Amino acid sequence: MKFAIIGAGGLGGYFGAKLAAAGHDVGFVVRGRTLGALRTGGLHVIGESQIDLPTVTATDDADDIGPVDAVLLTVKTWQLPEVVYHLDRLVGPSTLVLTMQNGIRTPEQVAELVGREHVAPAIVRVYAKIDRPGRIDHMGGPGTVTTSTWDTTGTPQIEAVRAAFEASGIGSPRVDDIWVDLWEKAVYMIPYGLLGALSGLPVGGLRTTLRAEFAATMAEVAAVGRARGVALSGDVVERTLGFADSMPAQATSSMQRDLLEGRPSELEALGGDIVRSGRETGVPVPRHELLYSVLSLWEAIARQTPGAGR
Ligand SMILES: NC(=O)C1=CN([C@@H]2O[C@H](COP(=O)(O)OP(=O)(O)OC[C@H]3O[C@@H](n4cnc5c(N)ncnc54)[C@H](OP(=O)(O)O)[C@@H]3O)[C@@H](O)[C@H]2O)C=CC1
Ligand SMILES: CC(C)(CO)C(=O)C(=O)O
Repeated sequence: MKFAIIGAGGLGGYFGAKLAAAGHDVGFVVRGRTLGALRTGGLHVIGESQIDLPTVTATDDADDIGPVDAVLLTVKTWQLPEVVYHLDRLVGPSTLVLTMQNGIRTPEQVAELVGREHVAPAIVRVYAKIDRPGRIDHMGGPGTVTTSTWDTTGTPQIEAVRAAFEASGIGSPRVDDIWVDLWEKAVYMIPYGLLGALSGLPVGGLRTTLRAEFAATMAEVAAVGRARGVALSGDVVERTLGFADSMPAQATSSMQRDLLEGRPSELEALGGDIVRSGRETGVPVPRHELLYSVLSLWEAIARQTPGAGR
């Protein structure tokens, strides 16, 4: 299949490398130092996976790639407005755009740009980060991507993407309702990012020292999801805690790392959207209100003193 990967960071570099190593036609849309690194040294994955691709196709202009079967959209949520030009050039009549970001609104945001018929919400469970441009550290996790059409039916295109993933060593289990899966991930990721950033604790600390708070914060996300009509199961918090229990104790989330290291973060798309969604649906989310306001203050301070972190 022909894939375009927008961004070659933790997610784009890892999944793009897996697909390219399996022989798919993969073009990376990147910029700056990443473009130079991919063109001169290729793409490499270290850590739990070892992949060395001495040459890869990389460009900073999606016009060089043209319409593809599937786009893996792997920039951060706040970087989405910057890639509209590329999406326009990569999306043809039957292209799927996999929205791989954390966040409850990304599929809607991308649908406003390309139309719902092209959006395949994609839920990703992996730990990966940039070691340096062109070199991705795969730290672990299940390494899966679930995806489907907007109305959660399977189409031949979706099945082809899932088959390409599976054949490349990327688990892509079929799910009954992609929106349930998206919110289940949110129940995990949002409290993990927010509480992890505030406390500085990796998942091992959140699930022990802060277990009750972790669970209560998860319950707020689940309540908002249900109020939005998502059929989350009654035991979602218990199961999510069980999943957290199975993760490596030292693992941190991408938003937590960004906030702690003073980089722009996805606080708005995670904490901010739960607070706004809570207000819209009338669901009280006091923990998110507090976490979001404190962390917003940090971000504002970090913006004034770049690199200051916490
Ligand atoms: N990392 C993880 O383990 C997981 C991440 N996620 C989600 O995936 C998304 C991506 O996260 P992650 O991979 O960690 O982020 P990274 O910051 O590692 O990667 C994003 C990449 O996108 C590139 N990029 C941004 N804007 C452009 C542009 N206009 N043109 C070309 N390239 C661009 C960035 O390049 P540059 O350096 O030039 O800015 C960067 O390399 C987030 O929403 C995150 O929440 C979900 C599950 C797991
Ligand atoms: C928590 C985790 C690793 C789960 O895949 C994630 O989504 C992230 O770090 O952004």
